[in-house]
Order: sequence, then structure tokens, then C-alpha cells
Amino acid sequence: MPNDDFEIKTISSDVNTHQFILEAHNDDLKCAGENSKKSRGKLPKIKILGTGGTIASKGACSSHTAGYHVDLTIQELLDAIPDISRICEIEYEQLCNVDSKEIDESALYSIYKGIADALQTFDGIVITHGTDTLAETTFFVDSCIDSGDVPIVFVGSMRPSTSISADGPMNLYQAICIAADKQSRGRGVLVSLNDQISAGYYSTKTNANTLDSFNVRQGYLGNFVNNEIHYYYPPVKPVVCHKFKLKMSPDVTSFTFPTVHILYAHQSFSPSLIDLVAKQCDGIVIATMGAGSLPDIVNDKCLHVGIPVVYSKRSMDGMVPRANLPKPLPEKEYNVIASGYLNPEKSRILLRLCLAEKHSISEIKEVFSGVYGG
Ligand SMILES: NC(=O)C[C@H](N)C(=O)O
Repeated sequence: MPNDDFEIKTISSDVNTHQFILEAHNDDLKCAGENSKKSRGKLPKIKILGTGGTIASKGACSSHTAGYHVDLTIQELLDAIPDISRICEIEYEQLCNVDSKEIDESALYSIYKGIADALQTFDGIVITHGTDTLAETTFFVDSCIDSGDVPIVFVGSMRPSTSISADGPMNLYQAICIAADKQSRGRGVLVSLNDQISAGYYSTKTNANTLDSFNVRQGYLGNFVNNEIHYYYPPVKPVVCHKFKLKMSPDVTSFTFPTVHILYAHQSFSPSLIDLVAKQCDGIVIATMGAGSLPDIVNDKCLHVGIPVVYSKRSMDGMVPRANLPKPLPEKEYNVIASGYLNPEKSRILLRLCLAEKHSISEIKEVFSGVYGG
């Protein structure tokens, strides 16, 4: 006869041994995060950093899912989530409150600084962020911060707070539970959206409108169902992630980065665009056709333009291998670099970080070889 006083749960850290943990069933243990509360004797401390995005937006009426504007503070977002105080202790801070198209160097730096400061004293960190450029920020943060065991969870929404079936409150609730859960430790930068947990390093927004807006070719790490967090793997971080050391500055507005522009290639792509853009930047990323294809005349221009040019791709999936770079004289060190698996916007961030550290072309190639380019 089943014993209703016991609840059987698989715990991901025990997947190697296929162990099942028997726990006394208690009605108070219905909210996610309660297990960590129980084992630690006190609630985990979670820092919430608000930056804006659709999750903090209001539309004209409840059926509108476009044409809205950022209008809610992080405090108002948290007020909309009942019961969170049963799961963790919260401290929150508004870093900025903008659509993520406005995230610039100083916003990026304040996110970096907010996370770096919180790492010292909190068990987990949640950042609310617009989804349009969320994957750029997660890639940047994972490239600059060694979070140790502390989970850093980014979250947004696709519907404004005013819409029927707004996804923001549940997404934020789940992100906080994920940050508070001890199973999330040692997993680095995470993205929590639409019940799915994925690695910030690999996540990409692949749909501009649907709730299922992020797809991860490298696989989801876990799922959130009815207050249960299901990780599919033990804690793991991306093997390819190169870590940079940012120079902390007390003034976020004085933070600058080398300039890198992205060009989108197409049939009859003009080589003159390379010269035009090169005058205004320190490096170029090209969204090439296929896996590194550019017209011969454009390849020739890239080889001789005198600044680093990263060959990325227009295609959402796949990669640009080093073997597809133009190589007229194999023994000469040219300034063209293959992006490997990185899309143009992530390649741009990686190139900016390399240039900020004044890496030579061969060092930049070495960094990109981590993502199987170079
Ligand atoms: N769903 C969103 O968050 C999109 C919004 N435009 C943003 O990135 O801020």
C-alpha cells in the first residue's frame, strides 16, 4: 500500500547513482525552493536586478501585444508575485529601465558591476531584461564573470504586463525559484523563459513574437513544471567560454569598448562597404552567406583592410569553420577570423573583448578557436 506520508523525488545530483530520495511529505513544502530552505535552515538570499524590457512594459489595452512601452519598476514587478518571501529573501535594485534595444556600454557595465557586487553576498542573482538583446548580455556576462557556484539567471517576457495571459510574472517567479534552488549551483549564466532553462552562453532569440522565443541548438538544461525544477544534466558550464577581466571603473558612464560593426552580406554585396565601415571602427563582423561565403572581390578587400574581420553567418544555425576563410598565402597571418559557432552579435562582443585586451590577430584567432573558429 502506498505510504502517503512520503514523497519520492529524483534529485539531479544523484542521477549517476540512480538514487531516489525519500522525504517526509509536508503540506508546507509545496513551493519550489522549500527544499533548500529546509536543508540550510534559512532562506537563500537572492538579488534581483531590474533593467526593463517587455516584462516591465504596459500596453494600451489587454489585447495589445505590440506597441507597448516600459513603465513598471522592478519593485512593481515583484509586487505582482505572491508568496516569493516563502522561497527566498530578496533584495532588489533598478539598474536602468529601458527596452533592451537601448542597452549600451554603460548599461552593460552597470549590469556587470551589479552582478559582480552581488556575487559576494547573495546565493543567487536574477536579472530582468528585454528579450531582443538578452542573449548578447548573457554572452557578455558569461565572458567576463566567473560566477563560481552562484546561479545568474536572466529572465524576460514576450507579452507586456497588461496583456491577457501575460507571461512575465510566471517567468519571473520561475527565475527566482531557479536562482534560489541549490540544484542550480555551478551552472553559470542561465536563461529562464517559457518554462525552459538554458545556458546564457548559447541562447539565441529565434522568434520575434511567440512565447517560445528562444531556441538553443546546444540543448535546454532543464524545465520548470508545477513548482518543480527538472535539470536534465548535472551542473555544467560551456567548455568553450573564454574569460576576460574587465577593468572595474567607479564611473559606469566612462566605460568604453573598442567599436565593432556588423555587416550583412547578400548577392552583389559591395566591397566598398568594407572600406566605408573600416574608417569608423576597430573591427568588423560579417554575416556571410552560408558558412563563410563572400564574393571573391569582397574576400580580397577583407584580407587587406588592416583591421580584424570576423566571418560569421546569416544562417541561424551551423558554424563558420576556419577552413572556409580565404587563404591566398597560407604562411601569411591575415586579419580574417572564423566565428565558429558564434552568430554575428556574439562574435561582435567577443571581438570587442579581445580588442579591449589588445590581443594580436593570432591571439584573437586563439580565442575564437575556443568556439571552433579562429
Ligand atoms: N520581449 C521583449 O522584451 C522585447 C523588447 N523589445 C525588449 O527587448 O526590450
